[in-house]
Amino acid sequence: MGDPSNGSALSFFSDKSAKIFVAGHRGLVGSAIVRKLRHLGFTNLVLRTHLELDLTRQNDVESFFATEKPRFVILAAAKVGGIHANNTYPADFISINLQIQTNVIDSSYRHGVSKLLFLGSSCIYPKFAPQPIPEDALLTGPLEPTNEWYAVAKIAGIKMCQAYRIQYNWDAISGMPTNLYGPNDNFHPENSHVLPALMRRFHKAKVKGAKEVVVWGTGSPLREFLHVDDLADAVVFMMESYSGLGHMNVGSGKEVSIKELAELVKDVVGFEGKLVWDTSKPDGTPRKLMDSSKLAALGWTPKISLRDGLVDTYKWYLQHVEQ
Ligand SMILES: NC(=O)C1=CN([C@@H]2O[C@H](COP(=O)(O)OP(=O)(O)OC[C@H]3O[C@@H](n4cnc5c(N)ncnc54)[C@H](OP(=O)(O)O)[C@@H]3O)[C@@H](O)[C@H]2O)C=CC1
Ligand SMILES: C[C@H]1O[C@H](OP(=O)(O)OP(=O)(O)OC[C@H]2O[C@@H](n3cnc4c(=O)[nH]c(N)nc43)[C@H](O)[C@@H]2O)[C@@H](O)[C@@H](O)C1=O
Repeated sequence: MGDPSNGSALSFFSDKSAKIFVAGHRGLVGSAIVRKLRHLGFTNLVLRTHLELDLTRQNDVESFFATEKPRFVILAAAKVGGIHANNTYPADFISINLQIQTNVIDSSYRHGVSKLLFLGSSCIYPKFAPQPIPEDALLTGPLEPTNEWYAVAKIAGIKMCQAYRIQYNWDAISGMPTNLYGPNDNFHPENSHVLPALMRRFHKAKVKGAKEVVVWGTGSPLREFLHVDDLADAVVFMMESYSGLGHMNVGSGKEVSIKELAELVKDVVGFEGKLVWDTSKPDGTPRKLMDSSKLAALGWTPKISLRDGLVDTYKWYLQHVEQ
């Protein structure tokens, strides 16, 4: 067995015709990764919609890998949602995510994929982790109850990548993004994350001339937001420059309270009424700022400010969702 923390000998950027399977290519993250890869000149992307290939079906995933034999895999397919969806559908969040990631990671290894990147989330860390949260805070305390089912699946994904690296010396890495937003986000009124939910609610209220908008919780929780184009940049950076046992945090390093976020979204959208706080809704984890210094030390930093990212996302929303 080789040293599991060794760097990969294979350069991701050296062959732009290498076959890459981006799982979940129509989602927020997958679509940004596809945009980035195409922009960089990659020409051989293998893409399947959920309908064409249900990644929870082990036999179908096996046949797909046996036929397509991709060289690289970026796993951005998952059951994803905000605090309400996570809290309401715990069985879906644990079972669908365990199935997708187990099928894709195992088939990738057995069908000769050279390198795989698995995406987790900042919710893997304990509810009261030290701030900013270093990678080694994993499994040091109890999880936030609103998303523990999803978090347990994501932790299993990290551990599966580590186990395959240790046992088979296989190049599987994991990235843990903070809260993301951008084009192709999910704008569902209840099941989405806070940023798209508020953008939609403020927009509808502005159009209707409503006097107030309801925002969930107390407004005091702190969150770190990263534009999905920055995340896609980090993903290709890690495919090229990182190969190791440990998972890697990917954040912006900047946090805002939900109240500050709501004021910012309200301003970008141009809603002029007032905010009303529905404190019967859960706040979730009080704070989850990640320590992304490990990735920064390798040479990656984010570029898009929250205000610029919001302006860009609202433009996209008006062109694609409100049409
Ligand atoms: N959004 C965020 O704030 C964050 C996301 N992440 C991680 O990034 C990754 C992508 O998330 P995001 O892009 O936001 O999620 P989206 O919900 O936007 O996209 C998920 C994608 O997965 C696909 N998918 C879901 N189930 C299946 C299935 N059974 N078979 C095949 N494809 C399936 C969906 O296809 P279809 O649309 O056809 O159903 C969709 O393309 C996830 O691993 C998530 O944990 C991490 C941190 C924060
Ligand atoms: C990325 C991350 O996303 C999830 O965690 P979360 O950060 O708690 O997610 P959220 O975006 O849904 O909420 C953030 C905060 O915002 C408040 N809030 C106000 N008003 C609305 C609102 O209208 N919708 C939502 N969803 N939240 C609202 C809400 O009450 C909370 O205090 C995980 O389940 C898990 O999926 C995960 O990994």
